Amino acid sequence: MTKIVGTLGPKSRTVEIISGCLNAGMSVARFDFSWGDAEYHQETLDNLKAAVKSTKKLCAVMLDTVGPELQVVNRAEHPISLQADTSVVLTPDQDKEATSNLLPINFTGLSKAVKKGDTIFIGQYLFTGSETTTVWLEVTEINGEDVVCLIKNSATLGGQLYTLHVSQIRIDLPTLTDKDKEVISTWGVRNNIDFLSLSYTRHAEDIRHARDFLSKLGDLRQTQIFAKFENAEGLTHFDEILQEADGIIISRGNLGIDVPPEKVFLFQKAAVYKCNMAGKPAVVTRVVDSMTDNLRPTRAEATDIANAVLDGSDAILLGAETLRGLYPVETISVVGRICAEAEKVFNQDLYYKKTLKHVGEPMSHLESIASSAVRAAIKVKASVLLCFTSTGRAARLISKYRPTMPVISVVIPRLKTNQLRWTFSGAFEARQSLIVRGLFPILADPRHPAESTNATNESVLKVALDHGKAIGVIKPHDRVVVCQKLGDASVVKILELED
Ligand SMILES: Nc1ncnc2c1ncn2[C@@H]1O[C@H](COP(=O)(O)OP(=O)(O)O)[C@@H](O)[C@H]1O
Ligand SMILES: C=C(OP(=O)(O)O)C(=O)O
Ligand SMILES: [K+]
Ligand SMILES: [Mg+2]
Repeated sequence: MTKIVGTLGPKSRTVEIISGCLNAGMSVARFDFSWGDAEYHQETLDNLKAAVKSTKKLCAVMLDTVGPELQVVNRAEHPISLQADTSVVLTPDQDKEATSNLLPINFTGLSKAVKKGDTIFIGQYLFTGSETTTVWLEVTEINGEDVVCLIKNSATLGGQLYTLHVSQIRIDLPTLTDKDKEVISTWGVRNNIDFLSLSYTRHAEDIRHARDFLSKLGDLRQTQIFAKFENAEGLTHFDEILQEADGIIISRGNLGIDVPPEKVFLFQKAAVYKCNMAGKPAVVTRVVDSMTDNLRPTRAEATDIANAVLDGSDAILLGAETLRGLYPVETISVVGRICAEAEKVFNQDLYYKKTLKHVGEPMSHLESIASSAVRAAIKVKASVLLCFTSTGRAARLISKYRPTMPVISVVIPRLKTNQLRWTFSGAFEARQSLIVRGLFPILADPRHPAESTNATNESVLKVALDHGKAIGVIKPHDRVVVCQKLGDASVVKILELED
Protein backbone atom coordinates (compact mmCIF):
# COMPACT_ATOMS: atom_id res chain seq x y z
CA MET A 1 0.00 0.00 0.00
CA THR A 2 3.02 2.28 0.50
CA LYS A 3 3.85 3.72 -2.91
CA ILE A 4 7.20 3.61 -4.67
CA VAL A 5 8.53 6.48 -6.77
CA GLY A 6 11.35 5.37 -9.08
CA THR A 7 13.78 7.77 -10.73
CA LEU A 8 14.33 6.68 -14.32
CA GLY A 9 17.75 7.01 -15.95
CA PRO A 10 20.60 5.15 -17.64
CA LYS A 11 19.95 1.85 -15.85
CA SER A 12 16.15 1.99 -16.04
CA ARG A 13 15.00 3.29 -19.39
CA THR A 14 14.30 0.32 -21.65
CA VAL A 15 10.71 -0.86 -22.04
CA GLU A 16 11.77 -4.16 -20.55
CA ILE A 17 13.33 -2.76 -17.37
CA ILE A 18 10.56 -0.20 -16.88
CA SER A 19 7.98 -2.99 -17.25
CA GLY A 20 9.90 -4.86 -14.56
CA CYS A 21 9.78 -1.77 -12.33
CA LEU A 22 6.01 -1.42 -12.83
CA ASN A 23 5.39 -5.10 -12.11
CA ALA A 24 7.58 -4.83 -9.02
CA GLY A 25 5.40 -2.00 -7.71
CA MET A 26 6.65 1.37 -8.98
CA SER A 27 3.61 3.64 -9.38
CA VAL A 28 5.28 7.01 -9.98
CA ALA A 29 8.18 7.63 -12.38
CA ARG A 30 10.43 10.56 -11.55
CA PHE A 31 12.35 12.47 -14.22
CA ASP A 32 15.17 14.46 -12.68
CA PHE A 33 16.12 17.44 -14.82
CA SER A 34 19.28 18.04 -12.77
CA TRP A 35 20.89 15.95 -15.48
CA GLY A 36 19.97 14.77 -18.98
CA ASP A 37 18.22 16.87 -21.63
CA ALA A 38 14.57 16.94 -22.62
CA GLU A 39 15.16 14.65 -25.57
CA TYR A 40 16.79 11.99 -23.39
CA HIS A 41 13.97 12.12 -20.84
CA GLN A 42 11.40 12.04 -23.66
CA GLU A 43 12.81 8.78 -24.97
CA THR A 44 12.60 7.31 -21.48
CA LEU A 45 9.06 8.57 -21.03
CA ASP A 46 7.98 7.11 -24.38
CA ASN A 47 9.34 3.78 -23.19
CA LEU A 48 7.43 4.20 -19.93
CA LYS A 49 4.22 4.69 -21.93
CA ALA A 50 4.89 1.51 -23.87
CA ALA A 51 5.57 -0.33 -20.60
CA VAL A 52 2.35 1.00 -19.04
CA LYS A 53 0.43 -0.27 -22.06
CA SER A 54 1.94 -3.73 -22.02
CA THR A 55 1.82 -4.27 -18.25
CA LYS A 56 -1.56 -2.51 -17.83
CA LYS A 57 -0.13 -0.84 -14.70
CA LEU A 58 -0.96 2.82 -14.26
CA CYS A 59 1.99 5.10 -13.56
CA ALA A 60 2.14 8.81 -12.73
CA VAL A 61 4.86 11.15 -14.00
CA MET A 62 6.87 13.47 -11.76
CA LEU A 63 9.11 16.23 -13.08
CA ASP A 64 11.87 17.10 -10.64
CA THR A 65 13.34 20.59 -11.09
CA VAL A 66 16.98 21.64 -10.93
CA GLY A 67 16.25 24.64 -8.73
CA PRO A 68 19.10 26.51 -7.04
CA GLU A 69 21.37 23.50 -7.27
CA LEU A 70 25.09 24.22 -7.40
CA GLN A 71 27.05 22.09 -9.81
CA VAL A 72 30.66 21.57 -10.80
CA VAL A 73 31.06 22.01 -14.54
CA ASN A 74 33.39 19.45 -16.11
CA ARG A 75 32.86 19.88 -19.83
CA ALA A 76 35.65 17.52 -20.88
CA GLU A 77 34.13 14.85 -18.63
CA HIS A 78 37.51 13.33 -17.81
CA PRO A 79 38.02 12.05 -14.25
CA ILE A 80 39.51 14.56 -11.78
CA SER A 81 41.72 13.28 -8.95
CA LEU A 82 41.62 15.28 -5.76
CA GLN A 83 44.36 14.75 -3.18
CA ALA A 84 43.68 15.05 0.55
CA ASP A 85 45.47 17.95 2.32
CA THR A 86 46.03 19.89 -0.89
CA SER A 87 44.14 22.97 -2.10
CA VAL A 88 41.47 23.34 -4.74
CA VAL A 89 39.90 26.55 -6.06
CA LEU A 90 36.19 26.82 -6.87
CA THR A 91 35.70 29.43 -9.59
CA PRO A 92 32.59 30.79 -11.33
CA ASP A 93 34.62 31.09 -14.55
CA GLN A 94 32.97 28.30 -16.50
CA ASP A 95 35.32 28.73 -19.47
CA LYS A 96 38.16 27.29 -17.41
CA GLU A 97 38.82 23.60 -17.63
CA ALA A 98 38.25 21.46 -14.53
CA THR A 99 41.54 20.13 -13.07
CA SER A 100 42.87 18.66 -9.82
CA ASN A 101 43.26 22.15 -8.36
CA LEU A 102 40.55 24.16 -10.14
CA LEU A 103 36.83 23.37 -10.28
CA PRO A 104 34.53 25.66 -12.31
CA ILE A 105 30.99 25.95 -10.86
CA ASN A 106 27.67 27.24 -12.19
CA PHE A 107 27.20 30.04 -9.63
CA THR A 108 28.89 33.42 -9.25
CA GLY A 109 27.67 34.16 -5.72
CA LEU A 110 29.54 31.44 -3.84
CA SER A 111 32.38 33.65 -2.59
CA LYS A 112 29.79 35.99 -1.04
CA ALA A 113 27.71 33.17 0.44
CA VAL A 114 30.46 31.25 2.25
CA LYS A 115 33.03 32.13 4.89
CA LYS A 116 36.29 30.64 6.11
CA GLY A 117 35.73 27.33 7.93
CA ASP A 118 32.50 26.40 6.03
CA THR A 119 32.14 22.83 4.81
CA ILE A 120 31.46 22.05 1.15
CA PHE A 121 30.43 18.65 -0.15
CA ILE A 122 30.80 17.53 -3.76
CA GLY A 123 29.38 14.28 -5.11
CA GLN A 124 28.69 12.53 -8.36
CA TYR A 125 25.06 12.25 -9.58
CA LEU A 126 22.83 11.66 -6.58
CA PHE A 127 25.67 11.16 -4.17
CA THR A 128 25.47 8.37 -1.66
CA GLY A 129 28.16 9.61 0.69
CA SER A 130 29.94 6.29 0.65
CA GLU A 131 31.64 6.60 -2.68
CA THR A 132 35.26 7.37 -3.45
CA THR A 133 33.78 9.88 -5.88
CA THR A 134 32.60 12.10 -3.03
CA VAL A 135 34.73 14.82 -1.47
CA TRP A 136 34.54 17.10 1.57
CA LEU A 137 36.19 20.52 1.40
CA GLU A 138 36.83 23.20 3.98
CA VAL A 139 36.84 26.85 2.93
CA THR A 140 40.26 28.39 3.75
CA GLU A 141 40.24 31.65 1.80
CA ILE A 142 38.00 33.90 -0.30
CA ASN A 143 39.81 35.35 -3.27
CA GLY A 144 37.54 37.73 -5.22
CA GLU A 145 34.92 35.49 -6.82
CA ASP A 146 37.02 32.39 -6.16
CA VAL A 147 36.77 30.19 -3.10
CA VAL A 148 39.93 28.39 -1.97
CA CYS A 149 39.38 25.11 -0.13
CA LEU A 150 41.35 22.44 1.66
CA ILE A 151 40.57 18.91 0.42
CA LYS A 152 39.64 16.70 3.37
CA ASN A 153 39.63 13.30 1.65
CA SER A 154 41.17 11.93 -1.53
CA ALA A 155 38.63 11.23 -4.26
CA THR A 156 38.22 10.93 -7.99
CA LEU A 157 35.33 12.80 -9.53
CA GLY A 158 34.14 10.62 -12.40
CA GLY A 159 30.92 10.67 -14.37
CA GLN A 160 29.16 13.71 -15.72
CA LEU A 161 27.50 15.59 -12.88
CA TYR A 162 28.67 16.67 -9.47
CA THR A 163 26.31 18.44 -7.17
CA LEU A 164 27.83 20.83 -4.71
CA HIS A 165 26.30 21.43 -1.31
CA VAL A 166 27.36 24.01 1.24
CA SER A 167 25.80 23.47 4.65
CA GLN A 168 23.44 26.11 6.02
CA ILE A 169 23.99 28.93 3.56
CA ARG A 170 21.47 30.99 1.67
CA ILE A 171 21.83 30.57 -2.10
CA ASP A 172 20.55 33.67 -3.78
CA LEU A 173 18.97 31.92 -6.76
CA PRO A 174 15.26 31.52 -7.56
CA THR A 175 13.66 28.20 -6.59
CA LEU A 176 12.08 27.91 -10.03
CA THR A 177 14.90 28.83 -12.41
CA ASP A 178 14.55 29.96 -16.02
CA LYS A 179 15.73 26.55 -17.16
CA ASP A 180 13.06 24.89 -15.02
CA LYS A 181 10.37 27.14 -16.48
CA GLU A 182 11.50 26.31 -19.98
CA VAL A 183 11.46 22.56 -19.27
CA ILE A 184 8.04 22.68 -17.59
CA SER A 185 6.43 24.71 -20.36
CA THR A 186 7.77 22.41 -23.09
CA TRP A 187 8.45 18.87 -21.81
CA GLY A 188 6.02 19.24 -18.90
CA VAL A 189 3.13 20.49 -21.04
CA ARG A 190 3.76 17.93 -23.77
CA ASN A 191 3.62 15.11 -21.22
CA ASN A 192 0.85 16.37 -18.89
CA ILE A 193 2.99 15.94 -15.79
CA ASP A 194 1.07 14.79 -12.73
CA PHE A 195 3.54 16.07 -10.15
CA LEU A 196 6.08 18.85 -9.97
CA SER A 197 8.78 18.12 -7.43
CA LEU A 198 10.00 21.58 -6.46
CA SER A 199 13.64 21.12 -5.50
CA TYR A 200 15.01 23.23 -2.62
CA THR A 201 11.64 24.68 -1.61
CA ARG A 202 12.50 27.26 1.06
CA HIS A 203 9.38 29.44 1.44
CA ALA A 204 5.63 29.19 0.97
CA GLU A 205 6.06 31.86 -1.68
CA ASP A 206 8.08 29.35 -3.76
CA ILE A 207 4.99 27.14 -3.99
CA ARG A 208 2.65 30.04 -4.73
CA HIS A 209 4.95 31.22 -7.49
CA ALA A 210 5.18 27.72 -9.04
CA ARG A 211 1.39 27.36 -8.79
CA ASP A 212 0.89 30.67 -10.54
CA PHE A 213 3.30 29.59 -13.28
CA LEU A 214 1.50 26.25 -13.80
CA SER A 215 -1.92 27.92 -13.83
CA LYS A 216 -1.03 29.58 -17.14
CA LEU A 217 -0.03 26.32 -18.82
CA GLY A 218 -3.39 24.78 -19.76
CA ASP A 219 -3.87 21.35 -18.27
CA LEU A 220 -0.88 21.82 -15.96
CA ARG A 221 -3.09 23.83 -13.66
CA GLN A 222 -4.05 20.37 -12.43
CA THR A 223 -0.43 19.38 -11.75
CA GLN A 224 0.18 18.84 -8.05
CA ILE A 225 3.16 20.55 -6.46
CA PHE A 226 5.32 18.64 -4.00
CA ALA A 227 7.60 20.76 -1.83
CA LYS A 228 11.03 19.17 -1.70
CA PHE A 229 12.71 19.87 1.63
CA GLU A 230 16.46 19.78 1.09
CA ASN A 231 17.87 22.24 3.60
CA ALA A 232 17.47 23.89 6.99
CA GLU A 233 16.02 27.03 5.43
CA GLY A 234 13.02 25.05 4.11
CA LEU A 235 12.52 23.36 7.48
CA THR A 236 12.16 26.66 9.30
CA HIS A 237 9.12 27.43 7.10
CA PHE A 238 7.69 23.93 7.12
CA ASP A 239 4.17 24.72 8.33
CA GLU A 240 3.53 27.55 5.85
CA ILE A 241 4.96 25.50 2.99
CA LEU A 242 2.79 22.48 3.86
CA GLN A 243 -0.31 24.67 3.72
CA GLU A 244 0.44 25.68 0.14
CA ALA A 245 1.81 22.38 -1.19
CA ASP A 246 -0.14 19.31 -2.33
CA GLY A 247 2.41 17.01 -0.72
CA ILE A 248 6.00 16.95 0.44
CA ILE A 249 9.26 15.15 -0.28
CA ILE A 250 11.71 14.75 2.57
CA SER A 251 14.91 14.89 0.53
CA ARG A 252 17.26 13.26 2.94
CA GLY A 253 20.16 13.28 0.48
CA ASN A 254 20.71 17.01 0.68
CA LEU A 255 18.98 17.45 4.01
CA GLY A 256 21.30 14.92 5.63
CA ILE A 257 24.23 17.09 4.59
CA ASP A 258 22.66 20.40 5.49
CA VAL A 259 21.56 19.54 9.00
CA PRO A 260 23.53 17.53 11.57
CA PRO A 261 22.85 13.78 11.16
CA GLU A 262 21.42 13.48 14.67
CA LYS A 263 18.66 15.94 13.77
CA VAL A 264 17.32 14.23 10.64
CA PHE A 265 15.14 11.54 12.27
CA LEU A 266 13.14 13.95 14.39
CA PHE A 267 12.48 16.30 11.52
CA GLN A 268 11.32 13.34 9.44
CA LYS A 269 8.95 12.09 12.11
CA ALA A 270 7.51 15.55 12.76
CA ALA A 271 7.08 16.24 9.03
CA VAL A 272 5.35 12.93 8.34
CA TYR A 273 3.02 13.46 11.32
CA LYS A 274 2.05 16.94 10.15
CA CYS A 275 1.39 15.65 6.62
CA ASN A 276 -0.75 12.80 7.98
CA MET A 277 -2.85 15.21 10.01
CA ALA A 278 -3.24 17.51 7.01
CA GLY A 279 -4.18 14.54 4.80
CA LYS A 280 -1.35 15.33 2.37
CA PRO A 281 1.09 12.73 1.04
CA ALA A 282 4.60 12.52 2.52
CA VAL A 283 7.44 10.98 0.49
CA VAL A 284 10.78 9.90 1.96
CA THR A 285 13.99 9.62 -0.10
CA ARG A 286 17.34 7.89 0.18
CA VAL A 287 16.41 4.63 1.84
CA VAL A 288 18.64 2.00 0.25
CA ASP A 289 21.76 3.71 -1.07
CA SER A 290 23.70 0.48 -0.68
CA MET A 291 21.39 -1.24 -3.16
CA THR A 292 22.88 0.93 -5.90
CA ASP A 293 25.58 -1.74 -6.16
CA ASN A 294 24.19 -4.62 -4.09
CA LEU A 295 21.25 -7.00 -4.18
CA ARG A 296 20.64 -6.72 -0.45
CA PRO A 297 20.04 -3.67 1.71
CA THR A 298 21.94 -3.20 4.97
CA ARG A 299 20.04 -4.05 8.19
CA ALA A 300 19.98 -0.37 9.03
CA GLU A 301 18.40 0.49 5.68
CA ALA A 302 15.76 -2.23 5.95
CA THR A 303 14.83 -1.07 9.44
CA ASP A 304 14.76 2.56 8.32
CA ILE A 305 12.21 1.77 5.59
CA ALA A 306 9.98 -0.11 8.02
CA ASN A 307 10.15 2.79 10.45
CA ALA A 308 9.20 5.26 7.73
CA VAL A 309 6.10 3.16 7.05
CA LEU A 310 5.28 2.82 10.77
CA ASP A 311 5.61 6.60 11.08
CA GLY A 312 2.93 7.02 8.38
CA SER A 313 4.82 7.83 5.16
CA ASP A 314 2.86 7.53 1.92
CA ALA A 315 5.71 6.76 -0.44
CA ILE A 316 9.37 5.92 -0.75
CA LEU A 317 11.39 7.67 -3.44
CA LEU A 318 14.28 5.76 -5.00
CA GLY A 319 16.98 7.88 -6.66
CA ALA A 320 20.41 6.50 -7.48
CA GLU A 321 19.14 2.97 -6.79
CA THR A 322 16.87 2.89 -9.85
CA LEU A 323 18.55 5.62 -11.90
CA ARG A 324 22.06 4.25 -12.11
CA GLY A 325 21.93 1.27 -9.77
CA LEU A 326 22.67 -2.23 -10.96
CA TYR A 327 19.41 -3.71 -9.66
CA PRO A 328 16.50 -1.29 -10.21
CA VAL A 329 13.78 -3.97 -10.37
CA GLU A 330 15.10 -5.98 -7.44
CA THR A 331 15.44 -2.82 -5.35
CA ILE A 332 11.77 -1.95 -5.90
CA SER A 333 10.74 -5.50 -4.94
CA VAL A 334 12.83 -5.50 -1.78
CA VAL A 335 11.58 -2.08 -0.68
CA GLY A 336 7.99 -3.11 -1.46
CA ARG A 337 8.30 -6.27 0.63
CA ILE A 338 9.69 -4.38 3.62
CA CYS A 339 6.88 -1.82 3.37
CA ALA A 340 4.27 -4.60 3.23
CA GLU A 341 5.64 -6.23 6.39
CA ALA A 342 5.58 -2.92 8.24
CA GLU A 343 2.01 -2.20 7.08
CA LYS A 344 0.89 -5.47 8.70
CA VAL A 345 1.94 -4.26 12.15
CA PHE A 346 1.04 -0.58 11.71
CA ASN A 347 -0.86 0.50 14.83
CA GLN A 348 -3.98 1.62 12.99
CA ASP A 349 -6.05 1.82 16.15
CA LEU A 350 -3.74 4.31 17.82
CA TYR A 351 -3.25 6.28 14.60
CA TYR A 352 -7.00 6.49 14.02
CA LYS A 353 -7.69 7.81 17.50
CA LYS A 354 -4.87 10.35 17.25
CA THR A 355 -6.21 11.62 13.94
CA LEU A 356 -9.80 11.94 15.18
CA LYS A 357 -8.59 13.83 18.22
CA HIS A 358 -6.43 16.12 16.13
CA VAL A 359 -9.26 16.94 13.70
CA GLY A 360 -11.68 17.62 16.55
CA GLU A 361 -15.36 18.48 16.33
CA PRO A 362 -17.44 19.48 14.54
CA MET A 363 -15.96 17.53 11.69
CA SER A 364 -16.83 18.27 8.06
CA HIS A 365 -19.54 15.95 6.76
CA LEU A 366 -17.25 14.39 4.22
CA GLU A 367 -14.45 13.73 6.72
CA SER A 368 -16.93 12.21 9.10
CA ILE A 369 -18.20 9.89 6.36
CA ALA A 370 -14.65 9.01 5.27
CA SER A 371 -13.44 8.20 8.78
CA SER A 372 -16.61 6.20 9.47
CA ALA A 373 -16.08 4.21 6.29
CA VAL A 374 -12.60 3.25 7.46
CA ARG A 375 -13.87 2.26 10.87
CA ALA A 376 -16.70 0.20 9.39
CA ALA A 377 -14.31 -1.54 7.00
CA ILE A 378 -12.04 -2.54 9.86
CA LYS A 379 -14.90 -3.65 12.11
CA VAL A 380 -16.46 -5.92 9.49
CA LYS A 381 -13.03 -7.07 8.26
CA ALA A 382 -13.70 -5.87 4.73
CA SER A 383 -11.13 -6.90 2.17
CA VAL A 384 -11.32 -3.59 0.33
CA LEU A 385 -12.82 -0.15 0.60
CA LEU A 386 -14.33 1.26 -2.54
CA CYS A 387 -14.66 4.98 -2.94
CA PHE A 388 -16.36 6.94 -5.70
CA THR A 389 -14.63 10.21 -6.36
CA SER A 390 -14.33 12.88 -9.03
CA THR A 391 -11.76 15.27 -7.63
CA GLY A 392 -9.96 12.59 -5.63
CA ARG A 393 -10.75 14.42 -2.41
CA ALA A 394 -12.99 11.74 -0.93
CA ALA A 395 -10.40 9.02 -1.62
CA ARG A 396 -7.59 11.06 -0.06
CA LEU A 397 -9.70 11.62 3.04
CA ILE A 398 -10.23 7.89 3.37
CA SER A 399 -6.49 7.27 3.05
CA LYS A 400 -5.94 9.90 5.75
CA TYR A 401 -7.46 7.44 8.25
CA ARG A 402 -4.99 4.78 7.08
CA PRO A 403 -7.28 1.82 6.47
CA THR A 404 -5.56 -1.54 6.79
CA MET A 405 -7.05 -2.73 3.48
CA PRO A 406 -6.56 -1.36 -0.06
CA VAL A 407 -8.85 1.42 -1.25
CA ILE A 408 -10.07 1.17 -4.81
CA SER A 409 -10.77 4.74 -5.80
CA VAL A 410 -13.21 4.76 -8.65
CA VAL A 411 -12.61 8.02 -10.45
CA ILE A 412 -15.75 9.22 -12.22
CA PRO A 413 -14.88 11.44 -15.18
CA ARG A 414 -16.60 14.78 -15.52
CA LEU A 415 -17.19 16.46 -18.83
CA LYS A 416 -15.61 19.91 -18.91
CA THR A 417 -14.92 22.64 -21.40
CA ASN A 418 -12.46 25.48 -21.81
CA GLN A 419 -14.83 27.07 -24.35
CA LEU A 420 -12.70 25.67 -27.18
CA ARG A 421 -13.08 21.96 -26.69
CA TRP A 422 -14.79 19.37 -24.53
CA THR A 423 -12.69 17.01 -22.47
CA PHE A 424 -13.12 14.58 -19.61
CA SER A 425 -11.48 15.12 -16.27
CA GLY A 426 -10.32 12.12 -14.33
CA ALA A 427 -6.98 11.03 -15.75
CA PHE A 428 -4.95 13.44 -13.58
CA GLU A 429 -7.05 12.66 -10.53
CA ALA A 430 -6.58 8.92 -10.98
CA ARG A 431 -2.83 9.11 -11.52
CA GLN A 432 -2.35 11.55 -8.67
CA SER A 433 -3.71 9.03 -6.21
CA LEU A 434 -0.79 6.75 -7.14
CA ILE A 435 1.37 8.53 -4.57
CA VAL A 436 -1.15 8.25 -1.73
CA ARG A 437 -0.82 5.32 0.66
CA GLY A 438 -3.36 2.58 0.06
CA LEU A 439 -5.11 4.10 -2.97
CA PHE A 440 -5.55 2.03 -6.13
CA PRO A 441 -7.34 4.11 -8.78
CA ILE A 442 -9.49 2.98 -11.65
CA LEU A 443 -11.07 5.28 -14.18
CA ALA A 444 -14.75 4.72 -14.74
CA ASP A 445 -16.11 4.77 -18.27
CA PRO A 446 -16.87 8.39 -19.28
CA ARG A 447 -20.14 7.26 -20.81
CA HIS A 448 -21.41 7.04 -17.24
CA PRO A 449 -22.61 10.53 -16.41
CA ALA A 450 -21.20 12.07 -13.26
CA GLU A 451 -24.70 12.56 -11.84
CA SER A 452 -24.98 9.76 -9.37
CA THR A 453 -28.22 8.04 -10.27
CA ASN A 454 -28.85 4.62 -8.85
CA ALA A 455 -28.52 2.85 -12.19
CA THR A 456 -25.17 4.38 -13.13
CA ASN A 457 -23.79 3.84 -9.63
CA GLU A 458 -24.71 0.17 -9.74
CA SER A 459 -23.08 -0.43 -13.09
CA VAL A 460 -19.90 1.43 -12.11
CA LEU A 461 -19.85 -0.50 -8.86
CA LYS A 462 -20.02 -3.77 -10.72
CA VAL A 463 -17.07 -2.77 -12.91
CA ALA A 464 -15.07 -1.80 -9.81
CA LEU A 465 -15.85 -5.09 -8.04
CA ASP A 466 -14.88 -7.04 -11.14
CA HIS A 467 -11.63 -5.10 -11.26
CA GLY A 468 -10.96 -5.91 -7.61
CA LYS A 469 -11.57 -9.59 -8.34
CA ALA A 470 -9.32 -9.49 -11.39
CA ILE A 471 -6.40 -8.01 -9.44
CA GLY A 472 -7.00 -10.50 -6.65
CA VAL A 473 -7.91 -8.16 -3.79
CA ILE A 474 -11.58 -9.26 -3.71
CA LYS A 475 -12.56 -12.91 -3.27
CA PRO A 476 -15.93 -14.69 -3.14
CA HIS A 477 -17.90 -14.01 0.05
CA ASP A 478 -15.72 -11.05 0.98
CA ARG A 479 -17.16 -7.94 2.56
CA VAL A 480 -16.60 -4.64 0.79
CA VAL A 481 -17.31 -1.19 2.18
CA VAL A 482 -18.46 1.36 -0.37
CA CYS A 483 -18.41 5.13 0.01
CA GLN A 484 -20.56 6.97 -2.51
CA LYS A 485 -23.24 9.53 -3.08
CA LEU A 486 -26.81 8.45 -3.60
CA GLY A 487 -28.76 11.42 -4.83
CA ASP A 488 -27.75 14.18 -2.44
CA ALA A 489 -26.69 11.91 0.38
CA SER A 490 -23.20 10.57 1.03
CA VAL A 491 -23.51 7.00 2.18
CA VAL A 492 -21.33 4.22 3.50
CA LYS A 493 -22.63 0.78 2.73
CA ILE A 494 -21.41 -2.69 3.53
CA LEU A 495 -21.69 -5.30 0.82
CA GLU A 496 -21.65 -9.00 1.54
CA LEU A 497 -20.54 -10.59 -1.74
CA GLU A 498 -22.01 -13.83 -2.95
CA ASP A 499 -19.47 -14.75 -5.56
N1 LIG B 1 -19.76 10.50 -9.38
C1 LIG B 1 -20.02 10.04 -8.16
N2 LIG B 1 -20.95 9.08 -7.99
C2 LIG B 1 -21.25 8.63 -6.76
N3 LIG B 1 -20.67 9.07 -5.64
C3 LIG B 1 -19.72 10.02 -5.74
C4 LIG B 1 -19.34 10.56 -7.00
N4 LIG B 1 -18.36 11.50 -6.78
C5 LIG B 1 -18.17 11.55 -5.46
N5 LIG B 1 -18.96 10.65 -4.82
C6 LIG B 1 -19.09 10.44 -3.40
O1 LIG B 1 -19.67 11.60 -2.90
C7 LIG B 1 -19.21 11.94 -1.61
C8 LIG B 1 -18.73 13.37 -1.58
O2 LIG B 1 -17.58 13.45 -2.33
P1 LIG B 1 -16.99 14.78 -2.95
O3 LIG B 1 -16.00 15.35 -2.03
O4 LIG B 1 -18.05 15.63 -3.50
O5 LIG B 1 -16.28 14.06 -4.17
P2 LIG B 1 -14.84 14.22 -4.70
O6 LIG B 1 -14.03 13.15 -4.07
O7 LIG B 1 -15.03 14.03 -6.13
O8 LIG B 1 -14.39 15.60 -4.33
C9 LIG B 1 -18.18 10.88 -1.26
O9 LIG B 1 -18.84 9.92 -0.48
C10 LIG B 1 -17.81 10.29 -2.62
O10 LIG B 1 -17.44 8.91 -2.47
C1 LIG C 1 16.21 13.07 -3.81
C2 LIG C 1 17.04 14.05 -3.48
O1 LIG C 1 17.36 15.08 -4.31
P1 LIG C 1 18.00 14.95 -5.74
O2 LIG C 1 18.02 13.50 -6.06
O3 LIG C 1 17.14 15.74 -6.64
O4 LIG C 1 19.35 15.53 -5.53
C3 LIG C 1 17.59 14.12 -2.13
O5 LIG C 1 18.30 15.11 -1.86
O6 LIG C 1 17.31 13.23 -1.32
K1 LIG D 1 16.69 17.73 -8.93
MG1 LIG E 1 18.44 16.61 -3.45
